[in-house]
Amino acid sequence: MNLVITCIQLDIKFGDPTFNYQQVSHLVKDAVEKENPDVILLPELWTTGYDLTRLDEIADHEGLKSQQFISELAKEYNVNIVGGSIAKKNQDGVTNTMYVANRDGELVHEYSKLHIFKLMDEHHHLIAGKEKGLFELAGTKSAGVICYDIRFPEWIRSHTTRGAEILYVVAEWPLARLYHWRTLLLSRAIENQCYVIACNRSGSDPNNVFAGHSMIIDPWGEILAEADENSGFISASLDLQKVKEVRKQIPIFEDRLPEFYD
Ligand SMILES: O=C(O)CCC(=O)C(=O)O
Repeated sequence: MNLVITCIQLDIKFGDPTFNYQQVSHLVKDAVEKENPDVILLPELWTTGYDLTRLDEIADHEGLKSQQFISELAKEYNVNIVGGSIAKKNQDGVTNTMYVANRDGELVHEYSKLHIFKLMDEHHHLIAGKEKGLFELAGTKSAGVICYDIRFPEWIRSHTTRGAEILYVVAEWPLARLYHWRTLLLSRAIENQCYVIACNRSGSDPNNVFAGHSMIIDPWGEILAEADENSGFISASLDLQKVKEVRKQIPIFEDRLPEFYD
């Protein structure tokens, strides 16, 4: 089975959800017309950016608006959407939450970032999620991964041992650590023998310049598409048979010895 995937690498307007919903709505339409994808991926916290001190005011209450927005777009354009992540507010606090909708506009998964990134002050404003990132989309077992999560190979592995063949990574990764971004993504693809689809943002905010360099990597570690630092789309066609071939050629999932790993 082949799947065409498009990452929308965009510049997020700091603290302005109204503007950002509108721009994403236009970009999804444009991506569907130009790239005809099966799946679209958005970056991390695309409604608010990292305007963390104003989350009380601008986070989405129970994530209701974002759920509806992503579901309606998916249905209108008949495309699966891995909706990056948004700031979701509930009575316990604010989570950094991904919504996934299928072509029929049905919400198939919700995942909130597990690992809180202190270097960007997340521990003062965000709380960690409680669920795994596993879901099935376009007939393929997949997992959602949010930014700093890619530094935790054991977390990612707990998804690929449960069958994930595609990792959807969404991020606001700073340019200062571009080398880490590229190296970690390539490593997660090679060590898990899976596709890695990674959508970062472009542009800057008052605290950071972001790296862009969204990437689509195959299970052998070949880069199928990579953006530069500017806004735009990257797309690639994934051949899911390749996951099985690579896992057969070097059978790391059979050769693991987890009883020695603690
Ligand atoms: O791990 C890093 O260097 C960047 C992580 C990050 O920017 C985030 O989790 O938002």
